[in-house]
Amino acid sequence: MIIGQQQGLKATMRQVDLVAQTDSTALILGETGSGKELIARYIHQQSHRASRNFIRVNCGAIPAELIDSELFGHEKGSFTGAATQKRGWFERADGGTLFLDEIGELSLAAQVRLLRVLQEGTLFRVGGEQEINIDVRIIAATHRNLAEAVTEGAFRDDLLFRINVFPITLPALRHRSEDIAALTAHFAQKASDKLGLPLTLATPQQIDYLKQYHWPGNVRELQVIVERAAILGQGQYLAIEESLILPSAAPKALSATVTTTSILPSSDFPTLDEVVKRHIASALNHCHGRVEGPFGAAKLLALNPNTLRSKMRNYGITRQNFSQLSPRELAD
Ligand SMILES: Nc1ncnc2c1ncn2[C@@H]1O[C@H](COP(=O)(O)OP(=O)(O)OP(=O)(O)O)[C@@H](O)[C@H]1O
Repeated sequence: MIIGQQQGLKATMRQVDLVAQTDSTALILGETGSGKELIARYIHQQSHRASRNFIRVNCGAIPAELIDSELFGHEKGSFTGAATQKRGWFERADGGTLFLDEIGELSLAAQVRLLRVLQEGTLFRVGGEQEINIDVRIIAATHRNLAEAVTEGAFRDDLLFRINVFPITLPALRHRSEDIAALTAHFAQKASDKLGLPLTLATPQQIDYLKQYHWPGNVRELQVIVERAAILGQGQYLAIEESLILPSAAPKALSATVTTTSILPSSDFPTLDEVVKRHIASALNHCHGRVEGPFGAAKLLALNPNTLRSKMRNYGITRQNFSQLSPRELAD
């Protein structure tokens, strides 16, 4: 079930529904945990291929020496270790959908092989002599910026052209905080079913609180936090509180300070002002430009928000430089 179809994902779902009706290649872009696989499965389920296989391949997890065999399959005895005949991804997905997750992680050699199959629509198993036709719909996903990867030489531009027919960008959870209440209720229900605990809902205060966090792990992180909160609350309440989210946050800001100050030779020793400025910048960076609230830099630095703002003015620091928040959120 996809939560947010009528809210934060409304515009995205319009594109998803359009592409689902066709047989076009789709490329799903979005941060980790934002729901790329969920959307890929939905596209498959809505398509005329729904009754056939949906095969997910994690492109980042395939050793280079196995790529041919994984893609094309192999015949028995075609290489040491090929004890039986094996069908590759394309054959297993035949008639259905092949979901190439984290396509940005494929090695360049693997990209060449993949492109060839996509272009030719046929393949030979490793060690095989029979040409096999394949009928597969491709959905690819990545959290990487593929255009940048092309510039860096890490991704082939011809493969990007091939898969970039219909790009769909999933917004990060911090940019669709209107979905947080429904997602929290959904995951609370799931946690109660899974753990056999009575269902407990989040209070409006807890939802407000969750809306202020920047969710680097997106929907997956929310799911984990709600499940943990259900266990800690023992089915009587959801134990959503600061300590659930912040412990991993605070040490990062601290360690950043330690590494910037500890190893400098004395002639390069930073002035106190420089250290303070860097420390404020590091806190703002960590809090995605947010100054106030439970996930704001002021809280992290144990300062009054107005004091922090005044220090930022003095040091010429603006929060926009650190923000991945939308202009609407920045105005908060
Ligand atoms: N809109 C949503 N409604 C309900 N559940 C969601 C939604 N988005 C994501 N989820 C859930 O969050 C978890 C993470 O989603 P998913 O695996 O699809 O993300 P992803 O972007 O593919 O992650 P990764 O980048 O790590 O591969 C899954 O359990 C998924 O079911």
